[in-house]
Amino acid sequence: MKIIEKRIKKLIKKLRQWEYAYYLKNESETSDEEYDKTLQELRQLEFEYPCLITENSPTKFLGKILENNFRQVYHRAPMLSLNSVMNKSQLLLFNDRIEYKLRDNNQNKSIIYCCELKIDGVAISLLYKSGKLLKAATRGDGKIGEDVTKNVRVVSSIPECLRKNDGMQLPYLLEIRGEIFISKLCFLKLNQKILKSGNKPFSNARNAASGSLRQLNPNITASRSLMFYCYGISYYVGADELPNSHWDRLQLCLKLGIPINDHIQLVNGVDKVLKYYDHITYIRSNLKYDIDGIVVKVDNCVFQKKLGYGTRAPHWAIAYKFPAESKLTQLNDIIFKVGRTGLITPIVYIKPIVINNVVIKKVSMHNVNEIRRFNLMFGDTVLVQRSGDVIPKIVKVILSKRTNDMKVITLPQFCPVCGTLLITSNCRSSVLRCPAKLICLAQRKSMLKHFVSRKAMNIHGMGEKVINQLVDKNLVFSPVDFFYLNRENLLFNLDGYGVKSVEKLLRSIDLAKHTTLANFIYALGIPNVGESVANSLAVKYKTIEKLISADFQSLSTLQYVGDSIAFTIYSFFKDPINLKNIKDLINPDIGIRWILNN
Ligand SMILES: NC(=O)c1ccc[n+]([C@@H]2O[C@H](COP(=O)([O-])OP(=O)(O)OC[C@H]3O[C@@H](n4cnc5c(N)ncnc54)[C@H](O)[C@@H]3O)[C@@H](O)[C@H]2O)c1
Ligand SMILES: [Zn+2]
Repeated sequence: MKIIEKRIKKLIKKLRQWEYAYYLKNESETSDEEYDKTLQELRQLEFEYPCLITENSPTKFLGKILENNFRQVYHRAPMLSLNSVMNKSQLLLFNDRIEYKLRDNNQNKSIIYCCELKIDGVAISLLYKSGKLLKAATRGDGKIGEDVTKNVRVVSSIPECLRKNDGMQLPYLLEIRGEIFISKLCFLKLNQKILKSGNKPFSNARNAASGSLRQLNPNITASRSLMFYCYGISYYVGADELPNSHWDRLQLCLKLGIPINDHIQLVNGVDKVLKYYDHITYIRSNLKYDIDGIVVKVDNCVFQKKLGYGTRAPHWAIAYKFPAESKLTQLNDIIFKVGRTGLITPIVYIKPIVINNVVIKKVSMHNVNEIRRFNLMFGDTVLVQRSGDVIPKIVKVILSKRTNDMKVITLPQFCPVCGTLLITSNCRSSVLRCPAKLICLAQRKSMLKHFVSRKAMNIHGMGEKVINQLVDKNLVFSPVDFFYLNRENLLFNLDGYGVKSVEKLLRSIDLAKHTTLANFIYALGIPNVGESVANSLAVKYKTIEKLISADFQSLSTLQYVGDSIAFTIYSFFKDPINLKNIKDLINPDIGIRWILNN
């Protein structure tokens, strides 16, 4: 049970971290596919071990993801997410469940569904009082959102005032829900502009829409050409009664001047839903905006009420998501990069393609074995996949497109950075490595980057650019050198650094001396030792000295550690260069102050 509990804790931690980046910083730290898979694993474990469900599990609630930059708004009705299915049989199951639950109300007839596009943007709640836009809020954690009224007022397709129709009273209060998004073209232009200014582009249209909406300066929002479609009414107080059909309610919104998407369709029965899905798949690439699936909603609002809501999503609607998108292109060139542990990773340059609105020019591979597996050749036609995803990969080579004059890609014999003869690791996978360790500039820089990274020694502000300069100017050769940096050598050697920024950097170097043994072990960059192994090592051995003298037998009995990792750890602490590095770091002159593991 302890192991399951630990696993659940780990999954929750991961999901929360990704949600934080995704919803607050508009960045994807992982692919949507991996996020969904992780959530699914958690759901499964909670299903099998209900006693381990915690109140704030991501399967139940969206994480608290509010920033202080905006005022908070309590939602009258919770703003939920959607459950999703990925294939036809899962959709049929959803329909079976609905038919079963409504069997008494619907006399076993097929269900009428309202089918909509799932536009890839951000959800917004708009409150109109006596026909005037009063408040706009983001979803936030579902109960409390952020007040983005000022920013929403500059989105031209959102009406400031509702349209009055003959014989129709404007509702006293009307709260609608919809999606704010950015067109494919505007997204491309925005990213080009961001790239030109030297900043990091948005990884997809959704992040771009969210980032543009949640600006502190509404003028920036105005410049981003955001668009809006309404997909539902969540609260209503008015003289006339609301119709009982979701579709009719949307038509009412349209009459009031609120934009509704043209592709919404009312269909009878699940077979028609499948037809709608096929049709949308067909026209998807011609749409001016990005969609990641369709949304299927039970149309009858009394039925909706009967089906009810979960804490995370309604039971009467489902998102039917598209599979990962892939495209054919041509392999133009290949380079070999050297990683932190000397591992050679191929970067394949392809004829640029656009997938899910992102231009892809290169694809990295895990190691040289992928080249062997595909027997890749220059000029090959390859299938590249990117699933709403940040990291594209080659999934297939189209052998029928091979011609006789194509040249095989040969693997390098020498390190492309330091020229050392490469070795083939003798473990199962026979990958290529540069054995030169710190002599190899590529490995030295990556090792140092790893040493200062957040989960390692956590030296704030010591980014890639700074490290490159410090290494190139021979100020830092091994990790301990960070702690000997002083005001003068930083001021003279770092481009664009003034007294203040140098002081700040020195402060964070000093702060980093406060560390846990687990972080320190992780920082050493022992091959295959990630956070969890580092943690178990710290818990078992308590001091670095005891870890250094641990024998193979004792190492191999540790949690997460099999014989091969145990051997790597054991050998790491037998290497004189590694031992010297550690000895230098724990020298009292440096002043590492151990804090207890968390
Ligand atoms: N890559 C990452 O790190 C990461 C992190 C968190 C979430 N995600 C992704 O985001 C998804 C979860 O995000 P989510 O909770 O916003 O769910 P979601 O995007 O899967 O679905 C819910 C949202 O769909 C939108 N929507 C679009 N059209 C709609 C329509 N016609 N009717 C109703 N809603 C409509 C609404 O904004 C609603 O909030 C995950 O499945 C994952 O793929 C990725
Ligand atoms: Zn090398």
